[in-house]
Amino acid sequence: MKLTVTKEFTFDCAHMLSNHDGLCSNLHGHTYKLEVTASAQLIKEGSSKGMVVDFGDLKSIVKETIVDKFDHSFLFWEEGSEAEKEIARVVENFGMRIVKFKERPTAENMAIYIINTLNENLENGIKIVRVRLYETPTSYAEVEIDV
Ligand SMILES: Nc1nc2c(c(=O)[nH]1)N=C([C@H](O)[C@H](O)COP(=O)(O)OP(=O)(O)OP(=O)(O)O)CN2
Ligand SMILES: [Zn+2]
Repeated sequence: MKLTVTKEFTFDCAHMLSNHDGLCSNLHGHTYKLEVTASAQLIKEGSSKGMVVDFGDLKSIVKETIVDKFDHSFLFWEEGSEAEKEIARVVENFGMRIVKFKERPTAENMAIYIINTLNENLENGIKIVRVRLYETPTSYAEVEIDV
């Protein structure tokens, strides 16, 4: 039997897809919807007895490592176009939020980063087994790992 719990989050980001053959090469933003699914053995004792992970604890870790980092920032690719890097410099020089990303900030790459980062920061046998990231109400990327 595999038990999972899922919690939803939202955050807002500006990004651009350098060299995209379409509108997404322009600076634009999304309200991302993030679904995070955790799996573990049921906790046997204490205040979280009978839970895979307390929704409150899951919320804290996702907020600290992902949402608070990305929210209201310009997420830019460190190897993107000169325009992308120059926009990031200007945004930073004006004291506004940027996040430097090693990969092109597609929904797929963001989902991979999110599941890896969360799993590096979790203890007690809890694993994030699925991340689904909506860029728009009709478009999402999903990454799953086997436990
Ligand atoms: N596989 C991917 N395709 C695209 C990505 C992505 O991350 N992965 N990103 C974009 C753009 O950043 C942007 O999200 C546009 O997405 P799209 O769904 O095409 O947006 P629309 O506003 O046209 O959505 P509708 O709901 O269809 O109006 C592009 N592609
Ligand atoms: Zn986009």
